[in-house]
Amino acid sequence: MSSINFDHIDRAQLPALLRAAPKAELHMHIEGSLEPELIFELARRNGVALPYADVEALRAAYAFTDLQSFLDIYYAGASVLITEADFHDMAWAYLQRAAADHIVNAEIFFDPQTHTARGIAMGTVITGLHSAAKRAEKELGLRAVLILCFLRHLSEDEALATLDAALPYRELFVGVGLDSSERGHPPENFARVFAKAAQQGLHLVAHAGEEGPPEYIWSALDVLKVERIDHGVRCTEDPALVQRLVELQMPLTVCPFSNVKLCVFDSLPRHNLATLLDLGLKATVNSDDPAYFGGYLNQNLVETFEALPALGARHAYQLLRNSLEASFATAEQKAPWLADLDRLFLTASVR
Ligand code: HPA
Ligand SMILES: [Zn+2]
Repeated sequence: MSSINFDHIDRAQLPALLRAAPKAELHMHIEGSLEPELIFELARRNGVALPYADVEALRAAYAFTDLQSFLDIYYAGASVLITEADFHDMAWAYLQRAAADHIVNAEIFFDPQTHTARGIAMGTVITGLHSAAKRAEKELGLRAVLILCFLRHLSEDEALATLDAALPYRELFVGVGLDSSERGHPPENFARVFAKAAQQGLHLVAHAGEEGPPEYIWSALDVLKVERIDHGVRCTEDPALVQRLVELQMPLTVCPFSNVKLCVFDSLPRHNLATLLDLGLKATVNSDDPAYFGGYLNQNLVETFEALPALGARHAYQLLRNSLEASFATAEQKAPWLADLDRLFLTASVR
């Protein structure tokens, strides 16, 4: 195949290319895809009282100053999820939007402790989410898998109990992650539970370097032995860490809208995505909590490119390619996606 001539692709072509390209979403919390309309519908269905009068009042509360101010509302929103059907409906709504964004592979985070703490059974959570993932594979033709996240503001013993409770459903999820309040809760606190997950053949990822310091990225790598870093944008404060991440070609699942909404960066034009790519880091773009942060994956991509003039066709291709390569799909699954991506960019570069 002749090679893609990136200089022949105009910036004006990028929004359409970014939208149409096959892509993977690797950092999206399913509870963060719960739109206010669905929160109210599930609250009605389950007789759950909400401290907001209506959808508009709830949406008006989505003004965050940092990660914690978001998490407080995010955990409250998840309280409407009770039955297996609720978990299915939430995931199915996301997966239909994902397919519309040409996501061919979705690796979906879920927070079981948010639900088991309210008396919901682990099996209800996992089975409901998994049935939506299977339905998406059949009806939408996209690969969807689950990653179980431990809440880092809780203890490692609670994480170990959560993993034990999930092991009867081992075949229904592919990995474990670490999320919730980052500062003061370093990755090394979870060394034992990550080692136990690794023994089960589970993939390992962790949030690090979102609000927390570069040291948390080092310990996610060296202690937890993760395969991807979620966020990781603060790595640029430590040149030795950048060098290590580049050498490893360690994927960073960057979430631009999230970073702006949670005040990690003042605005989209100040985001460091272009710097990360130009340093040779294997960055990807993701939506994190799309119902709360103002948009799904394609909107994150298109608006980030609009905001950052330093990003061009080569960056667009690299980000999309990185997302497919960094996924936990098999080489056989990735091959046709990568071929489709190449074909799309090649066609756009011919003139
Ligand atoms: O961006 C996040 N960071 C940490 N925990 C989370 N849980 C949902 N989204 C996030
Ligand atoms: Zn996240």
